[in-house]
Amino acid sequence: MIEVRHYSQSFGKKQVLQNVNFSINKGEIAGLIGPSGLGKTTLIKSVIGMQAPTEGTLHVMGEKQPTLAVSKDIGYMAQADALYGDLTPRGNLRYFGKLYGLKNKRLTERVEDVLRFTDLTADAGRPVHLFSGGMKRRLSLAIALIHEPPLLLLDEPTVGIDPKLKRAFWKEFEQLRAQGVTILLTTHIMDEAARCDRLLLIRDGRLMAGGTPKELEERFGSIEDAFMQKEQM
Ligand SMILES: Nc1ncnc2c1ncn2[C@@H]1O[C@H](COP(=O)(O)OP(=O)(O)OP(=O)(O)O)[C@@H](O)[C@H]1O
Repeated sequence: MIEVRHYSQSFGKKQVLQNVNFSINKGEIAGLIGPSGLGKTTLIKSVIGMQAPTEGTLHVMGEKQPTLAVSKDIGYMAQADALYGDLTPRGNLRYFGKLYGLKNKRLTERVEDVLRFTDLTADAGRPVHLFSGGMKRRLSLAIALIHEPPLLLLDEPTVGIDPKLKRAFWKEFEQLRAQGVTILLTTHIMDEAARCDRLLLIRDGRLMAGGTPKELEERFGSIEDAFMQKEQM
């Protein structure tokens, strides 16, 4: 689903990531973990094709990024909610759905499906600027799902939401995985990292370790210890 080879990314003279290599299989939930500001969002943006790598290659579903060929197959939930506050959730969803080429009955069906999926049906008629932070996160997830993409890229999807909603999100992620959807997410939350099929640990501009949560626990003692490790393996 995703194949990253010898990927490096610099901004001007600043090198953010260096020689990163990994691949992610269909139907996996992969978690990108690592300290703040060290390149997780940068890597996600390159996978989406929002920026070309300085070096190396990123292939998504066999297509070399950046390309428009796979943009409709990716659902992206950014760290900051990008929503139209004056519109209702239905208005937002219809707008983004149309951007992805949905129309008529299919568009209406998908809007109602994702509203149900994210438990927003009851609030679907209120303007979004009246929403709580958690409701906005739910709507952002609904937008990422509107076109039924086989690949979801979620940048800190559960930041700022309560434990109940976090649990509901994870139920949704696992349901999507069961349907064959691939998910790459970033997280700072250890119990969330533990629920991923595979973890990619970014440290000091490099992919320091990759493996199942169990493998990282065996190697470092715990996922938290893996996160704290200073030595490059
Ligand atoms: N377009 C850009 N131009 C210049 N610098 C950038 C650009 N995008 C990211 N950076 C820099 O790259 C570094 C990595 O940022 P990035 O947002 O990828 O980190 P992150 O690991 O996702 O952080 P967090 O966990 O806090 O979200 C930061 O120093 C950031 O300032």
